[in-house]
Amino acid sequence: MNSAKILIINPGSTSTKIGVHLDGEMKVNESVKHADEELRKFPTIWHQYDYRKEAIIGVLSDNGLSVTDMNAIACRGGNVKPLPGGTYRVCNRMIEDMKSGIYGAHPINVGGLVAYDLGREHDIPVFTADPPMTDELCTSARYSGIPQIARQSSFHALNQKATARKVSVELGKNYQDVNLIVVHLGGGISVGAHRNGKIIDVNNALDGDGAFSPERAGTLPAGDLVKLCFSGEYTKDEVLKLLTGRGGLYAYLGTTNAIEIERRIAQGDQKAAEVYEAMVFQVAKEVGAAAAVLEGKVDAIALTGSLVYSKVLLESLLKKISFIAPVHLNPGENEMEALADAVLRYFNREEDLAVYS
Ligand SMILES: Nc1ncnc2c1ncn2[C@@H]1O[C@H](COP(=O)(O)OP(=O)(O)O)[C@@H](O)[C@H]1O
Ligand SMILES: CCCC(=O)OP(=O)(O)O
Repeated sequence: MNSAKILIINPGSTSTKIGVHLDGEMKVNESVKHADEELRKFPTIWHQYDYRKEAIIGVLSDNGLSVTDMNAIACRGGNVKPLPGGTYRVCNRMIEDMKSGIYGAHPINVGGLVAYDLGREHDIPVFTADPPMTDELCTSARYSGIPQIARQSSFHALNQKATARKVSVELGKNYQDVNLIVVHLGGGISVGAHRNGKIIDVNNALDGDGAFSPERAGTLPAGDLVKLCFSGEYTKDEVLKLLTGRGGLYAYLGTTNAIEIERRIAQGDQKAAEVYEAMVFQVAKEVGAAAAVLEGKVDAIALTGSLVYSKVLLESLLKKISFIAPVHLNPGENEMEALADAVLRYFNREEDLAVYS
């Protein structure tokens, strides 16, 4: 269906990406960056509803467009029940699960609600594809170490899948026939082990484990975390914010902005250099772990996300991981195109919708 007019909404932790896919082409693709000072004002992600909505409507109107010009909306997210990958129509049940916070609290839930409300207001169907809870983990990856806690995937599934498919094409192979390590380097960081078209292991990039990231703590020493929780110095919400939103680079350097951190490093800031290098060190360890999960049979490593634009990060990371497999660089993300493609596959009757149950 070449006449599809799709509004694409992709809220990240540090940005809102807005796209408009018209007549088979991405006519608008803008990333509105949100300063740390702006986001800090909101006590919870739900308080960002108007702020994120204004960013979306603002980009549309700057481009002489309005929601009423669209015949579909596609959004990334949100934190819903663990489910198989695929394209879903956003339904009330999904929205209720996003609101519950049981599956995580990330601005994609707010974006999902904005999309859902706009869809209802203007009678436009709303879709999502490969949400963060896309679950293809192998059995061993589900074990945490205690039966009370099962590991679960909560990560950049949409970009991990889209990047993996793109790199498979670059390798001249089918995604189902290759083993890949995909590293998403954004506000959050996920490292996925892709075996024959399935992500059999990945860190919980939202509030679970893995490398620390611009705004997340990643894996913490468990005993020390427990002591901190019971120290009486922090409320539960404060601890959760240390894990997601105010952890990682932000906690050490007071900013999630890698461009600013690179500037400080260039000016001789030793602390900034040390922290930035520590993040790279942790990412490299995750890549090594994924290589072991794939038993050393790795066709390629793909680096994606906006941090791949960072020369300082790239130089150090490549030194540490290039021995494992050829590294393919995919700076930015493929999420906007992937969301548009998912809707078009459905409109063109090439793929059925998956059902959220
Ligand atoms: N050109 C760039 N060079 C270096 N770092 C960048 C660049 N653009 C964005 N970043 C950094 O990438 C991170 C955000 O990545 P992004 O993929 O936009 O994440 P999100 O979608 O989670 O907001 C931030 O630390 C940001 O400062
Ligand atoms: C829940 C995973 C989605 C995510 O972490 O996205 P950002 O890194 O873009 O904030």
